[in-house]
Amino acid sequence: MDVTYRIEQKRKLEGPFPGPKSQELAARRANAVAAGVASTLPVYAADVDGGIIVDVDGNQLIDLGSGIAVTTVGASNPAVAKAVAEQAQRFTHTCFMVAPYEGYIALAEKLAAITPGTFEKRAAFFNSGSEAVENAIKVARVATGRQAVVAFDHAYHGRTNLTMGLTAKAAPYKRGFGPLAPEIYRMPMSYPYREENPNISGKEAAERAILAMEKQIGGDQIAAIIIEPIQGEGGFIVPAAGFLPRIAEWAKENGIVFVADEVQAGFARSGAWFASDIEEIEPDIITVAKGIAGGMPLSGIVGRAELIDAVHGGGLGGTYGGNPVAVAAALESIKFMEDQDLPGRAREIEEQFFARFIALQKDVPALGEVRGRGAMIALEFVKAGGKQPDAALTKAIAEECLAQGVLILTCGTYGNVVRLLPPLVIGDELLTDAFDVLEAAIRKHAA
Ligand SMILES: Cc1ncc(COP(=O)(O)O)c(CNCCCC(=O)O)c1O
Repeated sequence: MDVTYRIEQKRKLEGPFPGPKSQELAARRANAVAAGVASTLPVYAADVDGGIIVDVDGNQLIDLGSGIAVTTVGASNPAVAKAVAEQAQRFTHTCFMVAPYEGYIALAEKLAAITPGTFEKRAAFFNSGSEAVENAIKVARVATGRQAVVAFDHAYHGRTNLTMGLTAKAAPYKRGFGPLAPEIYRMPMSYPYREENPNISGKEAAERAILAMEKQIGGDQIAAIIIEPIQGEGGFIVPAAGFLPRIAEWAKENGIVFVADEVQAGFARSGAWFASDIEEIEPDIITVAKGIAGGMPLSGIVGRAELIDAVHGGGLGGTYGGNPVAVAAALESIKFMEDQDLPGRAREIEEQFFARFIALQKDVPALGEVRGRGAMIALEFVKAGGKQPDAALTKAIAEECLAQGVLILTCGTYGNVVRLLPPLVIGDELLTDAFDVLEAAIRKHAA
């Protein structure tokens, strides 16, 4: 990987944390920003480059969150920034439904080329991952004439009304926001670490879900099955081998649209272009967002032409969908991922992570599982001696890392998963420093 950095890639804590300028901003925020919008960091970003976030008081934190799997190519990638500036100087917006522009078409062509499946494809662009999921379900319902939608335990698909219904975890995403959309059915997931029968195969786990779908809904009533090939917010759960291919096969047998939600796992994050590639499945529709555009808000659906084109003219859209500046950023981000082989970089990070933390597991019984793919990797913490989730320990580890200048995100249905989502442009020296801090925090709190 040939990357140069604007900011020295070093962790540095200068003085009190949070410092005075962050504290001042926090006071202003309390009087202006909705209390419902939470932030992980108690400090405010002033500059970001490579694997470093510089806060307004000059502290330099190592970023293992990438803004929740978004700044894969970095948060100030020079090529992306140049493309954004050049496009903005021509036009920032026309609304593709009013005055269309080539970039949107070029990005649709690019997604058709890099996503799994050699069949004819179509794409449409939106702004958030939730919006992409909403539109994937709209397409599936029109294309099949059916209404039922299947999602899985531990799923996360967004915060809009429909996507809240598809999301499994109630707090903080769903509480009090009902009534939620009807015709959504939740099926058992393959969560190898938490299976009652540790020997259950992926195919057997799939048959478990298929039986439930047949008995609760009926295969001929289901418009779509939506699933994250690696579940993100639910805990970086990698289903057992064979689970996804069998679910996809059953969907095809029953005329059900199989939607892979790659909003978090997509675009090199998993060590492949898409996590579906690793599973050797060809989803009918893939939802994309996050890593696609180097931090600019952009999402989309891409999939089988005959399904997506079943929607009547004007049935898909939205004012900002496929904004030209975001599209320019996406085209440049994807080019950067190709030129720098970021899927390969993600696999290097995976290798370093597993070597380090599988070894640690021998000394730390509370480290229940080390899992993940590429640079979407995780540590599940449990109470020593069993599998009872330990959310308090997980929180203590993340807080310890933060106090040492390393930003760690947590996740999981039970709040007991440390997840790592480093920018793929992070250098090995900085990554090793972050792993050192994380290992020390685990040994300190979990020993
Ligand atoms: C698989 C998958 N599908 C859909 C979404 C939704 O994407 P939006 O861009 O946040 O709407 C996500 C967003 N995940 C992070 C949400 C964080 C939070 O809101 O607390 C995802 O991971």
